[in-house]
Amino acid sequence: MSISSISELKVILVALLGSLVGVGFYVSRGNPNNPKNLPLPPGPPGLPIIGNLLQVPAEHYWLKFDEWIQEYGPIISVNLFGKRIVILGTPKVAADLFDRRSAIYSDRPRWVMANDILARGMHVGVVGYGDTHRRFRRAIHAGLQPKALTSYHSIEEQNSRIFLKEVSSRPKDFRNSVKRYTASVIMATMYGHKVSTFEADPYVKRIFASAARFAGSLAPGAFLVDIIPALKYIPSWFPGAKWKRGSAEWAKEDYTLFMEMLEAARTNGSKQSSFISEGLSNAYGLTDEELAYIGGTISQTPDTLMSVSSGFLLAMVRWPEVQKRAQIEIDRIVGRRRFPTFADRTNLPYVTAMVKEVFRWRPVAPLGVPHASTKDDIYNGYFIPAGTTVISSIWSIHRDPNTYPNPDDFNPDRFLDENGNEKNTEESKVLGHHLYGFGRRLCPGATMADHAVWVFAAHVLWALNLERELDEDGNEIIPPVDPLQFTSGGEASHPVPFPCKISIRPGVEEFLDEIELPGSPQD
Ligand code: HEM
Repeated sequence: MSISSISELKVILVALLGSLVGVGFYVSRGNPNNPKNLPLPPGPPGLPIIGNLLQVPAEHYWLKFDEWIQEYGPIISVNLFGKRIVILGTPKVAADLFDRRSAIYSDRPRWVMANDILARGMHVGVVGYGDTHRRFRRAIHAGLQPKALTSYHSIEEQNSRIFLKEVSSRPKDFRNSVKRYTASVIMATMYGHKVSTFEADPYVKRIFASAARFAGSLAPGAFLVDIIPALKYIPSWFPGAKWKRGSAEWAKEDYTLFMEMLEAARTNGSKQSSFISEGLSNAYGLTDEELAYIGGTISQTPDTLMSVSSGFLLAMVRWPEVQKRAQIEIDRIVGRRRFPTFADRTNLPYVTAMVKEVFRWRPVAPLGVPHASTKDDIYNGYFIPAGTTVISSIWSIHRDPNTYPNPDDFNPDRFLDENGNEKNTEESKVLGHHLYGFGRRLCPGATMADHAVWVFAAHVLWALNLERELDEDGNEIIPPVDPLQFTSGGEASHPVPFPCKISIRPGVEEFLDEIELPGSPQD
């Protein structure tokens, strides 16, 4: 939690305000929906007014929440400045509330900076549960239905091959090539736009910048206006309101970018149909501006894909035996005379299990995206009042020892049965993990993201060897993989840059020769 960015003065001010307006953390007695005066879920004791605020570190706060979950149980509550937060720590409690009681737990907390200011109320991921959310999701589902997803396969395969070609000529720059891959998949499917290179493309850098700003705005405590929403109304010339001018500038940049991309989709539509060009003709009952923001929201997802894809590369360098086993499976099924394709997937259970383990092992959104409740509720003897922010600690859920024994081990076999076939866990019949959240807010891009990462991994394993760099004494540098080696602060947690030696596997060169790199932004 980046509360450290709030000065002490602000902390005192907010604490005082909290007490003045009577922000109450403790469940008020006499609530007719809580006749037995049931308590909130348990949690660590805190100080008056500010509650547990000072116990929550500025970075990697999910690790502290996990400690509390281990101590107080699978459902806990914490008090931050009088704001009630309930945290769910096992697959079962998260599914009980978010899936089985989704009618109550599908709202979002109020994010003034992210929702009202940056997204102008048009970001489906942070907008409250209601009509706008339903309309936007309907449009998104139409663009991501199974037929559309199948039509995206050739784009994902082609861009995986471009990644191989690009990285083989500049292996040290692999991070930008991964960024290019993830951005080009999203830009081609959503806008019919072909990304040239990370550096030359007119949109990609702006998209990553916009995603970083947006994710940063969601970090708890990043902006005082999220604690005192009335600050939204102070004029931008007001002393101390520099944040307001800055955020207005960001909002304008996003608006310009999203509208420009919408226009590009309109122009590209005649040669290359895309989610947005279809949306323009079908309309889905949306205005152009709404469609532009739906596209803009989705255009921010390469950051999450980038984080997972880099996590995969890191895991391969750290656990060469897993890489070897996956390569043996690929070579046996695909052979060495063609690239892998989606058609191979059912015959590559180890590769699929390995991708699932990447998703589980270091979740890119360790706390998912917070939900909020809209009705008073009772669960397992605890009272959860309407308006509570409820967080699924994906970090803890993915380390639940009953579902994932020895959670620190990177072990794809946990997703396979004794015959080496894919198995489905009890809690998550299809995915085997909870990276994409829950219930009516479940990520609508889950299947597409899964495809994009799977086919990328299959191509990398088929074509490349990822090895450890050597230090000056010739010793292998084993990349550290502890949780602190992953970034913190916004929504997507990335591995910090790590050394990695990338080389082409024998016989691959001739296939790379046939791949054409996109020449210019207009290509
Ligand atoms: C590995 C990549 C991705 C990860 C880890 C991820 C994860 C998530 C998570 C955790 C949520 C919140 C779920 C909840 O509240 O319970 C979410 C929401 C969302 N995701 Fe993804 N996502 C990824 C890629 C994508 C892609 C590729 C798209 C679109 C093509 C997408 C579109 C969305 C949208 C529109 C929402 C908002 C849903 C809502 O609030 O109703 N995501 N995602």
